Amino acid sequence: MIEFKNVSKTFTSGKRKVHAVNDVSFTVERGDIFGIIGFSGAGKSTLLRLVNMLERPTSGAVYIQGVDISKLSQKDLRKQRQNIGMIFQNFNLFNARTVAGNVAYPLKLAGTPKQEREKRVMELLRFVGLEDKAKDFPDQLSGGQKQRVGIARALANSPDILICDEATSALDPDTTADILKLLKNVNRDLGITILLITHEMDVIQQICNKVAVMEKGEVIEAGDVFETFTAPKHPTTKRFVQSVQQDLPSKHILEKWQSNGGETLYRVLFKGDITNEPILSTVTRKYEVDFNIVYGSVQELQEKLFGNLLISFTGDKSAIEQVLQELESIVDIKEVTKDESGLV
Ligand SMILES: Nc1ncnc2c1ncn2[C@@H]1O[C@H](COP(=O)(O)OP(=O)(O)OP(=O)(O)O)[C@@H](O)[C@H]1O
Repeated sequence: MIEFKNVSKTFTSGKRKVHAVNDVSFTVERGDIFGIIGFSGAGKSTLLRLVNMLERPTSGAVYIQGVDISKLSQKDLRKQRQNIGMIFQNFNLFNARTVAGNVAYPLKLAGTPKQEREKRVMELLRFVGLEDKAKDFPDQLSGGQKQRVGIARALANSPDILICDEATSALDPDTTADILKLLKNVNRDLGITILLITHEMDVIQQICNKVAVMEKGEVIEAGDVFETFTAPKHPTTKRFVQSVQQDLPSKHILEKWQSNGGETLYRVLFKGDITNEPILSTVTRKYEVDFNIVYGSVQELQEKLFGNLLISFTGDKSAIEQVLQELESIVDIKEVTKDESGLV
């Protein structure tokens, strides 16, 4: 649906060159909610601006539905832009226009007749839950309501793609959750592909099925959200995942554990449906070994379960070895290294 093929964008100011986007290749499939995450300056906004042709690539190409958008005529480009809705962190509403006037604006630009326009505006306001606010002005609305207007406006011309530029960064956590739910409905009920940028892993966790992690203009890791969360590879991806999944207790707790004679700690990762089975108790009972859950969480991700537990074993040394061997064939289990725990 959207394909980035070796895309680079370099800005030159005087003698300085900034490689804002550097040889980026990935594909957003139809129906995806695709999140791009990165710290400030990673190149996320530039990448979005390349999709709606506010910037042109220095090299490489962006294809939308198989068409290299840099090769479009002005007329086709205008048409293509109508096919891409966009929402913004600061909503970008016209304060002098009513809510209905804001939503009607892109329809007016597209030459939609007045009667049809009015019908469509009410349909859109109903969809975003603001049918009673049609005559209000933006400054009479809360942040969440403003973003709902932004979403209604972005959907006015029935686009195939919705681009979200930090759409929830200015909102509180409850309002963020409501807006993300609405975006999920946009994706599921209207079949619209969503490409979003964010610096919050929470947003990726809540609604995306795919993710690309950007750093210094490059995509350092990309793929399925469940896989990325459960087995992040790059250190920056690990940092983002840790920002929403505390996978180790504080050093203070670990030191206490150690000074109380704590045994070796193991990290066990359960993925998918396997959490339904009492694996730990079945295997440890078989070898008469006891286990102790020291720390952990079980989360839902992409409608699958992901358990991340720190456990220790007590019992006969060779029996523990057998338990570990058997568990290794069923789940992902690894000793927590000193590097990881920070303990000496
Ligand atoms: N028009 C421009 N001229 C020169 N440099 C630019 C321009 N636009 C972006 N940059 C630079 O490109 C790099 C990437 O910027 P970009 O805004 O794409 O990052 P970002 O990940 O969206 O960051 P943020 O989350 O802070 O918005 C930065 O170093 C930025 O200063």
